[in-house]
Amino acid sequence: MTVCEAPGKVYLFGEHAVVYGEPAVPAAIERRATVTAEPRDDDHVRVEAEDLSLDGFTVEYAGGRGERPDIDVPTPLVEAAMGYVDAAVEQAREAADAPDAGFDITVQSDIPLGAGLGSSAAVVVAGIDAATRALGEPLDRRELAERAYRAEFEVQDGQASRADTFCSTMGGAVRVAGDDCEPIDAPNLPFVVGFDGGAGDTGELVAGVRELRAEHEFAADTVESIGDLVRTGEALLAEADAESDPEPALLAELGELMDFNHGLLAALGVSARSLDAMVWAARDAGAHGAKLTGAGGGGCIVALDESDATETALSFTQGCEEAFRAELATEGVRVVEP
Ligand SMILES: Nc1ncnc2c1ncn2[C@@H]1O[C@H](COP(=O)(O)OP(=O)(O)O)[C@@H](O)[C@H]1O
Ligand SMILES: C[C@@](O)(CCOP(=O)(O)O)CC(=O)O
Ligand SMILES: [Mg+2]
Repeated sequence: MTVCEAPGKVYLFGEHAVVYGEPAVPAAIERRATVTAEPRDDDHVRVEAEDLSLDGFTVEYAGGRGERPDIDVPTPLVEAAMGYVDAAVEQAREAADAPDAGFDITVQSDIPLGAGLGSSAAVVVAGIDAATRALGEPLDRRELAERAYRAEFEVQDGQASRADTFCSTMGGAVRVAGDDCEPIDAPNLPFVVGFDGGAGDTGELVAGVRELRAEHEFAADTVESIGDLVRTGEALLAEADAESDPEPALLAELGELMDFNHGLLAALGVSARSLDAMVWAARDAGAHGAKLTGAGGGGCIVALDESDATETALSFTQGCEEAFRAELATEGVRVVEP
């Protein structure tokens, strides 16, 4: 039995624009998905994922005791739920050159699903790592990240960047632009997350931005402007001392860029009333800056605040279900049991 765990992430800035080759800077956070893989004697895959719940289904039964009911769960729902685990198993089979390998897989996660904290990437990264190790074919981290990206790309119908999967694999803060992925030195930033209890559909939201960008030059310019602000932010991080606490001036400047980034994402139509409310609650509480994180549509915002004020304000904000401090996960995917 092999157990691996991989972290989720927040975007300091650059989501969505990163899909079109602009740079982005995500940072891994100490919330992890844990995947257990146990090879089987046959080619079946059995998945236990207790965090996944279905919205509803129909059951038909004849009434005879001991008879199995016929449960009708719409295929798209099952596919949406299972897609990432399935794609991770496929990547592991291909990497280990074991097309018929079967597994018992268990997934457990403290990353909310579909909320912009990269639960899908964490599940895929930990899943491929656990399954390839279980087959005795561990991958180096670059190859693991690349295969995890391919899995996300496939499930999201060709609409994914390498940002989430590279960040979850490597840990810490990273910079991703197209296929150029590098870890970066960043000071330990005081991230506070607000979660509205909801989720957004990553594939749909990315497709929406893609359409807008194709239709309007000003939308394409907005995507480019996000890239420009990320380049400004990267330069600030590069000058900062990664070993000591961030200077107030650096936090103020990064916060300003985060605020700007949120405005541009809202212009591209990926914010939501609940996300805007949490962003404003954080700013009113004195956060250096706040923005939605990930695909948007619902889910999480991230703010910068070294004091408790933002977390407290968010916990009293209508529409915020949970507020928490997110520590930087300096270690990416790791083995829990060999
Ligand atoms: N604990 C889990 N168990 C099984 N699948 C999961 C788990 N967490 C996430 N997933 C998969 O990831 C999907 C959510 O990914 P996505 O929409 O990209 O949002 P995000 O990556 O922001 O959390 C879920 O629908 C599910 O398929
Ligand atoms: C919108 C996007 O930039 C980030 C999606 O992040 P998440 O899956 O919502 O955590 C898509 C991508 O980079 O693959
Ligand atoms: Mg995702």
